[in-house]
Amino acid sequence: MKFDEWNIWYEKILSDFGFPKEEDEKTAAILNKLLSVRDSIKIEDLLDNLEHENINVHNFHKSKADIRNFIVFGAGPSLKKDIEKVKKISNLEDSDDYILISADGATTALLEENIVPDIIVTDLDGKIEDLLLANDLGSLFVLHAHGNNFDQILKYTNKFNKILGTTQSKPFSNLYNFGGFTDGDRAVFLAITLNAEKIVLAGMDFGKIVTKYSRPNINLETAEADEIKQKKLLYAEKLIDWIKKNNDVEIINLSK
Ligand SMILES: Nc1ncnc2c1ncn2[C@@H]1O[C@H](COP(=O)(O)OP(=O)(O)OP(=O)(O)O)[C@@H](O)[C@H]1O
Ligand SMILES: Nc1nc2c(c(=O)[nH]1)N=C(CO)CN2
Ligand SMILES: [Mg+2]
Repeated sequence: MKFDEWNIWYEKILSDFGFPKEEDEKTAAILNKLLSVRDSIKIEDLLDNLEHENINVHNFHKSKADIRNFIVFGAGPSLKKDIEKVKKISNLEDSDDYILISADGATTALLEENIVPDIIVTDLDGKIEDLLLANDLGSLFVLHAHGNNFDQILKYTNKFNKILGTTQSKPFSNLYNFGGFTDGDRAVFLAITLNAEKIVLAGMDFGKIVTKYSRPNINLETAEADEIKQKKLLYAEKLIDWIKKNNDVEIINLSK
């Protein structure tokens, strides 16, 4: 999605949620500064920076740079059930190869199943120990700056090895904006930018129920989402509908 097109969504989101743009820009500036004094990954090199094996899920035949199939894992109530479906499909002898992208909190559920995501799209409010564990296991991080995560960006950015930085405001210097709002829909925009032909969505229920993977502090498996989270999920769903209408890509939602 071009920035001008995203900007129409972005201005609406800012006014709908009452987020100050300056706060987004302030966090973007710190993330950019942190990335300017170390290596960060450019989008052209992203696929070449993925670890070349994920034996738990799919048979490995090709270089990851040739793969055009993606699975995006969100933190909705169907996540565990959908992971089982993914395992069945991808262990078939003639299955396609997929690049696995987890949205933030979904990473915890994947690690529980001994699956290491190739890419993690996060604003760093998933379970931080699990994000750090995935880092040690080779996942690449698409780290997102916004007005509500300045402290996490400052504290944790340098703990990750492979980073591509994103902002939701105007992209500049080391930071990209591929479009998208929540971690899950931004993962789908990333796959589109990487020329996806097929995107399978797992745990992307949207709706009104969140899981312990999305809200690590609830002591239940699932709970009703608060009003703001419900509104965020509505945007996520609408943005993915926009992708379906505006791109030549097959999108299969396992949760529906
Ligand atoms: N029912 C659902 N509950 C939670 N996440 C969902 C659901 N359906 C889809 N998702 C996707 O899973 C992603 C990962 O969830 P998580 O709550 O960790 O993300 P988040 O974007 O950081 O949200 P928040 O800003 O509320 O913390 C979400 O960004 C969202 O796109
Ligand atoms: N300023 C601000 N930006 C966001 C926020 C948020 O809470 N505040 N939450 C998001 C969903 O993951 C994405 N962007
Ligand atoms: Mg998050």
